[in-house]
Amino acid sequence: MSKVTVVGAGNVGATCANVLAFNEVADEVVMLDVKEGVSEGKAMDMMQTAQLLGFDTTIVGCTNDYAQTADSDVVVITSGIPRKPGMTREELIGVNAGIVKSVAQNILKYSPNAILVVISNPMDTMTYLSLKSLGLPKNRIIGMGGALDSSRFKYFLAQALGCNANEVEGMVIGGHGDTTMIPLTRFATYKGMPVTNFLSEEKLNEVAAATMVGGATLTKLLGTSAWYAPGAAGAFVVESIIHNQKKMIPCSVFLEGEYGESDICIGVPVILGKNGIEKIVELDLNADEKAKFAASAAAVHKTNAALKEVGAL
Ligand SMILES: NC(=O)c1ccc[n+]([C@@H]2O[C@H](COP(=O)([O-])OP(=O)(O)OC[C@H]3O[C@@H](n4cnc5c(N)ncnc54)[C@H](O)[C@@H]3O)[C@@H](O)[C@H]2O)c1
Ligand SMILES: O=C(O)C[C@H](O)C(=O)O
Repeated sequence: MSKVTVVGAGNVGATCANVLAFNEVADEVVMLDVKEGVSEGKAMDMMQTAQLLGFDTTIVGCTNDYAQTADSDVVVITSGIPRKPGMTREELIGVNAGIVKSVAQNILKYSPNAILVVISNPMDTMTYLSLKSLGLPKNRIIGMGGALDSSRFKYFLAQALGCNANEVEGMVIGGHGDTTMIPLTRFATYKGMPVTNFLSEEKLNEVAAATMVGGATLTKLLGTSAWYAPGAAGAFVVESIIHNQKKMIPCSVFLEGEYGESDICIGVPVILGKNGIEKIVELDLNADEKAKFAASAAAVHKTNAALKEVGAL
């Protein structure tokens, strides 16, 4: 019997719960939100699609009742405010740090063995805050950003190549920020061959730039940040854990010397299985990629420092 809780039944949380149920990733999915009745209503609405879509997962909604989340195997944290057009993710720290910290503490009371997947922004800093304030082993705190950014990278590569995104492989590491993401063009492939064989340097730079501001572009179009791909990316990460798939997915994880960094959560490729982070994969970065990673980490450290200013750490 596997159980996943999604905290925050807003755009991202509800989409994530919906994908988890549709793909039957867990036997039970609990949605929790502070807004009276919203989780219950969304859960009922989703359950009324079970016969139409043919899934057997049970979806439960509750208003701030942590007892219902008890003994979850994985908990996804999406609670908090999203950005509006023109804002950076980092500007959300003042509101979201308090929400994420209190949610994570409540979750742990009822699910002491859960693996946490943090989605709320600024995600690398919220992941770091969860790790520092809960004191859990580092394999159990995972920030979701790289799965989404990599999916966007593959989308933009596929657009440029004129192919299906499923024929493309690619990874984005570094921070989950407009200027901190590092799309690894050198490692990206199309039908198993380097994309550099097919696309000019100029085109690849355009793809990387579009990927980095992928979230901002959607925020401008939608008036709030995106949710379909973020929710699906959250579910993708959860599935690798719950089904012990051992997929390699870039996630924000606590580094202790890997990639030359420490005391930081930032995106690097990891193997995800039933223990959460089973392994951090160290890529052989070239000098340019190493410099980009160091600059990205410096920016994330700076945002983490603001946790003290807002009284969260
Ligand atoms: N890491 C990523 O890749 C990624 C992708 C998309 C969105 N996000 C972030 O995810 C967060 C959610 O985005 P969204 O579009 O779903 O926003 P949303 O406003 O649609 O939903 C957020 C939900 O959180 C709930 N909430 C607030 N405080 C809570 C609390 N203390 N306990 C439980 N629930 C609470 C709200 O009531 C709301 O329903 C934002 O911070 C956004 O920036 C991150
Ligand atoms: O762009 C945002 O603020 C939300 C999220 O981080 C995203 O990348 O879609």
